[in-house]
Amino acid sequence: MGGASARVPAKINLHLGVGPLREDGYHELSTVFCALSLYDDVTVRADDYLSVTVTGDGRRDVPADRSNLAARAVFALAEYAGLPDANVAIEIAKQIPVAGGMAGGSADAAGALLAAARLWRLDIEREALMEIAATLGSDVPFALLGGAALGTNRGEKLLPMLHRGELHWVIVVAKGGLSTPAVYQELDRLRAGRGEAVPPPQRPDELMVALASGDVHAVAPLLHNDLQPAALSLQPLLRRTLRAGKEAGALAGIVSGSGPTCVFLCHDEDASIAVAAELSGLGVAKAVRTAHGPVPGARLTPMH
Ligand SMILES: C[C@](O)(CO)[C@H](O)COP(=O)(O)OP(=O)(O)OC[C@H]1O[C@@H](n2ccc(N)nc2=O)[C@H](O)[C@@H]1O
Ligand SMILES: Nc1ncnc2c1ncn2[C@@H]1O[C@H](COP(=O)(O)OP(=O)(O)OP(=O)(O)O)[C@@H](O)[C@H]1O
Repeated sequence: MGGASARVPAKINLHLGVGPLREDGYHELSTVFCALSLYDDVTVRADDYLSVTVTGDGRRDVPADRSNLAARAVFALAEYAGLPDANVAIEIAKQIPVAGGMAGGSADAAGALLAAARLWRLDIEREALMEIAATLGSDVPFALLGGAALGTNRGEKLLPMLHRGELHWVIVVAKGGLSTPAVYQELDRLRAGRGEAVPPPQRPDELMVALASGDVHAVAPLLHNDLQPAALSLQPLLRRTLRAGKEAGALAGIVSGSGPTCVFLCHDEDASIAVAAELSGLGVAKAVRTAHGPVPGARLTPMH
């Protein structure tokens, strides 16, 4: 029986501006997404019933049933295409930390969409795929697009951004995970405590210019995450991680998305390897990795 595979990058948010809580339960965002060279591989094969197998880091924390985001993606695509069933065997090889704020589940959904569309030989337009992606989660469309992009609305509305060169990162995977809704809720709680009106998020023009210039020293001081205080409030030990990264020689460090993964921007690849080696020795994390980005989004690969 046939099959198809896709490889999908993790994301970080170089800027994450969060507006007030909306009536639909989401927050208005102005965010700069950046895809990193840390990948999940998703393979789908025709089968008599649906199954999900997960291998790699954090596999025990990923549901291996219909609630898996990749399975939900396959159902959504089958429904769109009017297929009678979505019976496929899905295999997910994870490198992206689970519940780490790097959109691992979203990556798997994007990979499942691409691979299943190939398996079923669907003649589906990119735009339709992006629309299905947005119904699965706010981060899923960017997993398909990749590169660097400005995200607005709840994060699913994308504008590709100009960028030059590669940025080199150290990724520090925390020992626990954080739930995305819980982190947004914590931000609302902290803001309510301050009693100030929350302004709409601003487009980060300065950062966009810096990315287009490819100057890492211009990008570093502009990294910003409105969710960071909320993630630090829920996991205070992350302060230590952020301090350690700076002391090890990173140009800047932030919590990635809803956390708890922390990412550190370094001068070049050699610097990222040196910072990673130093942080590995401190025992503050479950794992320390290096990666570069922006890299392209989800793409079909030869079968694994
Ligand atoms: C933190 C980020 O990763 C930054 O890119 C995303 O905003 C989260 O995207 P995601 O995990 O794809 O989130 P979704 O599955 O769409 O939403 C999960 C939950 O996160 C919260 N959420 C998400 C996106 C958004 N703009 N505002 C929110 O408040 C809501 O409570 C929502 O119910
Ligand atoms: N394919 C999947 N991979 C990882 N987690 C999944 C998947 N499908 C469902 N989940 C569930 O979603 C939860 C969030 O996992 P995920 O790795 O996507 O978090 P995240 O990277 O913090 O998300 P984001 O950055 O998009 O907010 C997990 O705790 C897991 O139970």
